[in-house]
Amino acid sequence: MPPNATASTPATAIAVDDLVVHRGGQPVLNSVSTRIAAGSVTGLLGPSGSGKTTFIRAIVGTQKVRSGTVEVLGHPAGTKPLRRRVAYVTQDASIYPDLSVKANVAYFAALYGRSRSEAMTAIERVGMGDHAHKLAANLSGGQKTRTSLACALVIEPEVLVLDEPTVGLDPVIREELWDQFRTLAKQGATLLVSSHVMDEADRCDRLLLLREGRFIADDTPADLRASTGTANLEAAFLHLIRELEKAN
Ligand SMILES: Nc1ncnc2c1ncn2[C@@H]1O[C@H](COP(=O)(O)OP(=O)(O)OP(=O)(O)O)[C@@H](O)[C@H]1O
Repeated sequence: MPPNATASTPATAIAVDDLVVHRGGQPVLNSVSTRIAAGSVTGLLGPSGSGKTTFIRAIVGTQKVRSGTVEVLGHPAGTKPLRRRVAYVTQDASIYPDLSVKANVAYFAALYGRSRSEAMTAIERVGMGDHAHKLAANLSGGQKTRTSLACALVIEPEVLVLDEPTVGLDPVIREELWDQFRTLAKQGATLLVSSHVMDEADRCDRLLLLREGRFIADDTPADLRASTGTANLEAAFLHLIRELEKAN
């Protein structure tokens, strides 16, 4: 069995049905539904303000929902059985500025019963080995993001949710991180990764395209290109938007 999966890992890792969320009195998610398979990488794509972070918050259980259901690994989102099984890397790196990279990750490791050597392994995996002794306050934006990611990786979550993890990273590191995501999925973890960079979409098994609080596509990259008759995913997204505008 893959290291990240357990006997209780269901084939559908995340099930969302008719989810409605309002924020600031306005509808942000309008009855969205989807199934996310265990051991896969799903890309959550959409323009700024389309509701990606809100959807992610509903998955990790930090978002008040108006109606509908969100189940993760067979449990309602955000409930106790999921506490050690789901990790969330937010857009703003959530690390302690007055601690070193190593101390930050070791702290998370200790909280989840992992060793210091496992913390170092997670640091190496995100390419931060050479910066392990630096204070988090002195890191670049991308290095902070990678440190945050190491804090999530060290707990070996079954579900890893990442909100725009590659923003501000150079192409080499982005490539390496995507390789990491693919490896984790191969080991059985389920990843939901938001992005507004279309060239990353091809690295996903499945894509959720969000626009104005609705999914306008929930498909594999290949099927999305085929169904829209387009050569790349940016063109596919634009095609779908134009079709919708024509229909309205
Ligand atoms: N705390 C809040 N109160 C009121 N409205 C909010 C709040 N947070 C977000 N919104 C609104 O909800 C909508 C969706 O926001 P969300 O952050 O989910 O979008 P997003 O797709 O993640 O955007 P981005 O790519 O810019 O991060 C936006 O219109 C936003 O203005």
